[in-house]
This record gives sequence, structure tokens and C-alpha cells, in this order.
Amino acid sequence: MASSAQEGTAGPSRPEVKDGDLLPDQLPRATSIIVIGMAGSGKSTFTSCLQNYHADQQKGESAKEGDASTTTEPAPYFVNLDPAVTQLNYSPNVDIRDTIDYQRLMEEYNLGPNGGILTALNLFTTKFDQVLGILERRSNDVDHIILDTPGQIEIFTWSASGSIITDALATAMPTVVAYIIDTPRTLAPATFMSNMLYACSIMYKTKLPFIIVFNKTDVQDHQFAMEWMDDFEKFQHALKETRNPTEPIDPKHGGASVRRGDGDEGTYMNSLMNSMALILDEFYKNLRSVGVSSTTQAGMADFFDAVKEARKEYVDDYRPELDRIVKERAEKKEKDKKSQLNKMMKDMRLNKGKKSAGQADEEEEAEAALQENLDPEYEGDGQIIDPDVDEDIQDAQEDMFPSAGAQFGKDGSAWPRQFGQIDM
Ligand SMILES: Nc1nc2c(ncn2[C@@H]2O[C@H](COP(=O)(O)OP(=O)(O)OP(=O)(O)O)[C@@H](O)[C@H]2O)c(=O)[nH]1
Repeated sequence: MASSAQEGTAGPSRPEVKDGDLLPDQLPRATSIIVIGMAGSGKSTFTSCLQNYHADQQKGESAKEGDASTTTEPAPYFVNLDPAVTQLNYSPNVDIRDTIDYQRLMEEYNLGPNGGILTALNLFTTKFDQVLGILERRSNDVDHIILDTPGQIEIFTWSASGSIITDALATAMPTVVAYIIDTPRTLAPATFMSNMLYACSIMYKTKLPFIIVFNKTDVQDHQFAMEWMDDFEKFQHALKETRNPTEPIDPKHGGASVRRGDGDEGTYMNSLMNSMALILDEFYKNLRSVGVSSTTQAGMADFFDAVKEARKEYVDDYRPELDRIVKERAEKKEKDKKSQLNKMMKDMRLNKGKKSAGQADEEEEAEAALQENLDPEYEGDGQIIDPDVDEDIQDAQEDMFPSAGAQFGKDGSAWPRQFGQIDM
């Protein structure tokens, strides 16, 4: 899909646009990266690795140049959204724990650990507009804003607060999802498959560009997973070899099971896995995956390349779709507003017809009294609207209250008064 966003020159506060860099004029410089993954997959370690990687890169650059000031790139901006984490190996710029005391919340509301995390996240989300304000201000100074999410994956991915945070971010700036997978724990075809199904569900829920990050490659190389994704027959072969797909394979021996089963207890499971693998084949085509080690920093350069590609995908595919949805919603809201107004006017006319002469007189008096105090630009929702912008509604109001035309108020001033003339 062609990009509808214009690639323009950077604004005054932005760095110079380099070849290949995608900095459409209206988009912030930063890409926000939402780090999601199963409990223990290494989200926090990965996030801290990003911080260390940046610091080490900067040290390397300045050593090469011999002058620390020449190539300094701004450090990523970090947000911790896990209220229950006790220790972090990175220093977040914004930390949910500064706002919410998770332990006290659990005690006061008699909540379990997951209920506590969910409630903490919900409370934090009520203030997320303030956080977003901070992030938006930083988004023209940094390249990456990284959000570390709670350990229990479903608390973020399937909660209303998770959706609100994700949508708010994706509307404000290019946003991508980094889905962390514990590679050594994915050696069993069934575990691999369930992880991929989960990833697939998150991708379709958020509709954001997605990066699969096979973590802990210092313990287990992720090549086997890449092959399973690239070649359906290789996955089938691994399934056949393992018999019981819940047992890990030994990638050094062509996918044979570490502990081979000798019955056919896996047959049903295998055929289920086969069918799901076929379905997921399409999903794999839309994925970019990298292997990293959060302890050795191996693969981090590949990760940042993948982020660059994902940003481009956001600009080309996600943003135009988002703009279309926003426009569609605004049009629908406008249409609904007008049809409700028309309906109300119709009801009023009908009621008027049914009223007795005395009632009608009383209502006319009440309406006249209302007109004296009514600012004709008042739309009824607490907002002063610009009549030039919304001429139809203004016309409708004049239909409704024909006496509210140019008249003189009790104090002799012109009526309706212009906005700004109203005595406060
Ligand atoms: N060898 C190795 N261990 C890792 C790597 N990344 C994380 N770990 C270890 O995996 C364990 C879990 O890592 P965390 O970063 O706490 O995982 P998490 O996903 O943030 O955990 P929760 O938020 O509690 O779900 C820790 O013992 C880490 O040291 C890695 O790349 N290599």
C-alpha cells in the first residue's frame, strides 16, 4: 500500500533527515515500542538490555571519534507499566510504581496478585492522558520510547486499560509491538504453536506492526523456530519425530524428540498442530522476527533494523487506516447529531400541535424567556461553537427559535451578542 503520509523535511526541532530515514512531516521522530510477552520471557531484561545497548553504542562511538559530543544520540525513553515488579535493571523515566502502591492496593481492596495488577493498571490508565502528554513532548527529541508491560500478558493485552494505552499511543506516534518469546522454552512444537497463536491474536487485536523477538539465544539458538515458520514441512517433520508435541525437540538431531514417546498418544494433538500450522502460515508471512540475547546484547542491531521496517509499515499501512477510521467516526457522529436534532424538532412541532391554546401560550412565554438568556451559539454540550463551521446546526436553531434573530436585549444591547461581548 502506498504511503499517504508525506515525507517531508524535518521541523526546526528535529534532526536532519538522513537517506532512508522515514520522518514524515506530521509524525513525531520517536517510535514507541510496546514490549509484550509471557511471564518470564525476559521483557524486563530485554528492556534493560536496550538501555545498556544504547549506552555501550554511545561509548563505542565516542571512543572512535575521540570526542563524546560529536555523535551523541538521545537515549531511549523508558516507561514501566508493571506495578508488581520489585526490581528493575534499568531506570524508567516514567514508572507506574511512583503513582500506585500495588501492595497497599491489594491489602485495601482485598485483591489477589492479578487483580491487584489489573486494578493498578486501570487506575494508572485514568491518568494516562498526562503520561501521553509527557511522551508526546519527548517524542520529537528521542528515537525510541519503550514500554515494559506487566508479567501476566493477558492483563495488558486483553484489558480495557491495555487497549486504551495502546490506542492512545498509536494515535499519537508510530507504535510497534515487540513480542518476546522465551526461545529455550519453545522447543516443543505445542509450546511453539501456542506462543504463535497468542502472538497472532495480539497482532490482529492491535493491528500494529509486529516484531517477534526470540530471546535468550545465548541459551538456545532460534534457527529451529525460523525454519518452522519458513517451511511448513519442517514443522511437520518435527511433529512426526516428536510423537508427543508437548515434549521439546532436539534441534541438533533434526527435530527428534528429546524423550521419544513410543505410543501414538500424540496423533490427535499432531493433527491439530498440523491444521493450526497451516492456518498460521499466512500469519508468518506478515511477521518480522529476530533472535536476541538480552544478556549478551547479540542481535540488538537486527532488532533496531526491524523497528525501522515496522515504523515504515506503520506509516504505509496503519496510519492511513487510522486516519480513515477517525474521519469515518467524526462523520458518523456529525450525522447522528443532526438526525437527533431533526427528530427533536419534529417531536416539538408535533407536541405543539397537540397542546391546548392556554398551554401553547404558557410555553411561548417560557420560550421567549429562554430566548432572552440563550446564546444562539450555544450548542448544548457546554461548548461554544463557531457558527460558520456548523451552519446547518445554526440554521436548525434558527428554525427552532425564529425569534432569536437580530433583536435588542433588555439592556438595549444588540442580540444575539457576539462571543466576546458577553458580560462575565
Ligand atoms: N540466559 C538468558 N537469560 C535471560 C535472558 N533474558 C532474560 N533472562 C532471564 O529470564 C528470567 C526472566 O527475565 P525477566 O526479564 O524478569 O522476565 P519478564 O518477562 O520481565 O518477567 P515478568 O515480568 O516477571 O513476567 C530472568 O532470570 C532473566 O535473567 C537472556 O537473553 N538470556
